[in-house]
Amino acid sequence: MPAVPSTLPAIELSGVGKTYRFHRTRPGVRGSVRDLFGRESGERIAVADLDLQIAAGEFIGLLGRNGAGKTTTLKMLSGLLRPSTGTVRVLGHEPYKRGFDFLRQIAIVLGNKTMLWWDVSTMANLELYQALYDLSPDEFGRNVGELAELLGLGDHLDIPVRKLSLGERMKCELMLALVHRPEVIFLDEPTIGLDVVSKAAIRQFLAETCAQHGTTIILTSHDMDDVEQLCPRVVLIDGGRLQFDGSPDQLVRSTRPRKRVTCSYSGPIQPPGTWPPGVRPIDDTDRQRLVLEAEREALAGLLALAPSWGTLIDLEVRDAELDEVMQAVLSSPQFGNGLAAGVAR
Ligand SMILES: Nc1ncnc2c1ncn2[C@@H]1O[C@H](COP(=O)(O)OP(=O)(O)OP(=O)(O)O)[C@@H](O)[C@H]1O
Repeated sequence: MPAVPSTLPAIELSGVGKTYRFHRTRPGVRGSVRDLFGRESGERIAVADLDLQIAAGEFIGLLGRNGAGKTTTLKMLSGLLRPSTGTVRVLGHEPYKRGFDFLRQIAIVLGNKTMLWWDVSTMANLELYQALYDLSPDEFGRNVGELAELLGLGDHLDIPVRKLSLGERMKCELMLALVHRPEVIFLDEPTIGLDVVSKAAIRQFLAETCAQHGTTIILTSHDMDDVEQLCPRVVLIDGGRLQFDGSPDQLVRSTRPRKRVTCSYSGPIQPPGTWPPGVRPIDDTDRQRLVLEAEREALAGLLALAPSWGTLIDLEVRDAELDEVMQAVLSSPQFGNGLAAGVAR
């Protein structure tokens, strides 16, 4: 897990909103002709009234369903977009001004877009960034050496980027983004499409980067394993509005307070005709295993009864998975109206 963060605020958003203005296109040939003489315009509120404070060294998971406003938020934080309302401050800078001092201290990695130049090697790409960021040969050599070792990339730096596998390319992408040792990193789906081994390597690298260098990291991901393993704090947005801000555990308990109990038996099971109050079966079709959901107050009674249903050989009690919680949260009709407001900061 990442190091304990310092208390210095690295990122502050207050009353931040972003409204996109766009032109609608009419369908068909007649529509295209009419468009020549005047197009209808539309507006979409992607982010609204977002307040957030993030301390230096924090590792934050920015969650939400498709179209919730995560990428728009990252783009405002990295200066790619100017907010329509409110103020964004990152390390004391207003990102949209794109000052060199600011750009020198941040990095953004978009999992579905490449920053690497395909026809040359990663090393050639890195040398370009060395010139761009004005890194001394010593600093460049040290950073490249460290990153290559952490990412296990030693053999791949001289191969043209287009010949790398997806996982290797993503590691090179990270190396390029981090070669100037930024203080703040914005990651948009960095493990998208990767196999389990590459995902694990990238997660370990990110955790070590945050821990060793005190880097502030904001991660968006639809992979709840990324979030569970890396982020002590999650921020959930929907319709561009803040819905929850707290730890993954708080999110799990606020939405799925029941415990999941799995009882394994060495032989046939004889479950009761009626389940005790506060207990319901999730899966009782297996001949040697029962999966139950129990309210916390019903847990002690359930654990006392479980041995009477067969020869009990194993018992597991746990909270719901974050994945399961996110599914429940995102499909809930209340979501978007402050579902988890009780634990929102
Ligand atoms: N350039 C644009 N013009 C108009 N609308 C846009 C533009 N970019 C994004 N949007 C809209 O703004 C909303 C938020 O988009 P955004 O990309 O921030 O969502 P997201 O949470 O990153 O989604 P995903 O998880 O699918 O990447 C969406 O409704 C999207 O259609």
